[in-house]
Amino acid sequence: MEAVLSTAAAEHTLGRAEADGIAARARGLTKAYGSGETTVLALDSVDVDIARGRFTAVMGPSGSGKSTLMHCLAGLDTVSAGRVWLGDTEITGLRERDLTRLRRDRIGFMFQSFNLIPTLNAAENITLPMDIAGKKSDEKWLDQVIDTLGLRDRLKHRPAQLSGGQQQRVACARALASRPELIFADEPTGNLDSRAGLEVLGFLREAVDQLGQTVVMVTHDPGAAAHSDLVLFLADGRIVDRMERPSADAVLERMKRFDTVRAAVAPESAPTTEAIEATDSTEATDTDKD
Ligand SMILES: Nc1ncnc2c1ncn2[C@@H]1O[C@H](COP(=O)(O)OP(=O)(O)OP(=O)(O)O)[C@@H](O)[C@H]1O
Repeated sequence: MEAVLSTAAAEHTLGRAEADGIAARARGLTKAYGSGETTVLALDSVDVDIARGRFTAVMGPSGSGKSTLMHCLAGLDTVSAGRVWLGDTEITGLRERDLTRLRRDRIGFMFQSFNLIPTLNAAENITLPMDIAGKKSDEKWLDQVIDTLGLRDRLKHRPAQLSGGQQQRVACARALASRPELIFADEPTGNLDSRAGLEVLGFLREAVDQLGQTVVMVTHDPGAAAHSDLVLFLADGRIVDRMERPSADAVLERMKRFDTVRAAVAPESAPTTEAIEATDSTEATDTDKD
């Protein structure tokens, strides 16, 4: 089952069969920062399903809510209203201790800054989260991850002895090591040159295609988004469009329309959803291309 926008299906009870195809789900997900006149509505009643075994990219103008959506889906941030599930576990309302355990056991994270420990070698960095959790690694799986990522001959190197691309591959392996249900990647290519960035995207793609992982990636880069199966476009805290089998050109064209709206509405301020809707008759519809 694919990631879908809000539909009547949102009203369905979460059934077992449905849950099997959905790695994460949000209904009416709303996140406000601040209070009173300074309130910022970062997410405005978002409904989304993240399909298991697929690579989903999240794009949108700066401040549209991409990171907030990722943080709320990953249980890193509390929600103001709405509900979020990881698989068939509702995470909204979980106590912090349970959330921490759930994140540790079921989610992998990759951030722009790789957050590798400089005094540990690559192998130790890769297994660190599991070591902290006191979990034994599945050696067969770990071998597969290390070979898929081409890290076999780099395992004894410390981060400073690795290139940026290799460091990001270690971060990727660390995210995959515990075979999490879902991997969140926030601008995973942001600090890399284009070649290293392409490598990392290739590995995320392989993680999905060969290892059956589920990846959600926040990115500003249409070229990076083109490696995904599906792009969700956020604007003003809402998912306003989606694109299956994206190409870099198609994503770039879609992103340009946000700029056009922004310029037309108010040169110095963010676009409103109403403005986007007014100029975008295909709003919230598929822009599938063949
Ligand atoms: N901790 C916070 N306190 C107050 N406002 C916040 C906080 N975090 C995010 N926001 C606001 O929420 C909105 C969405 O922010 P978010 O970081 O999710 O956007 P984004 O699409 O990831 O942006 P960017 O592409 O610039 O990283 C923005 O207006 C932002 O200023």
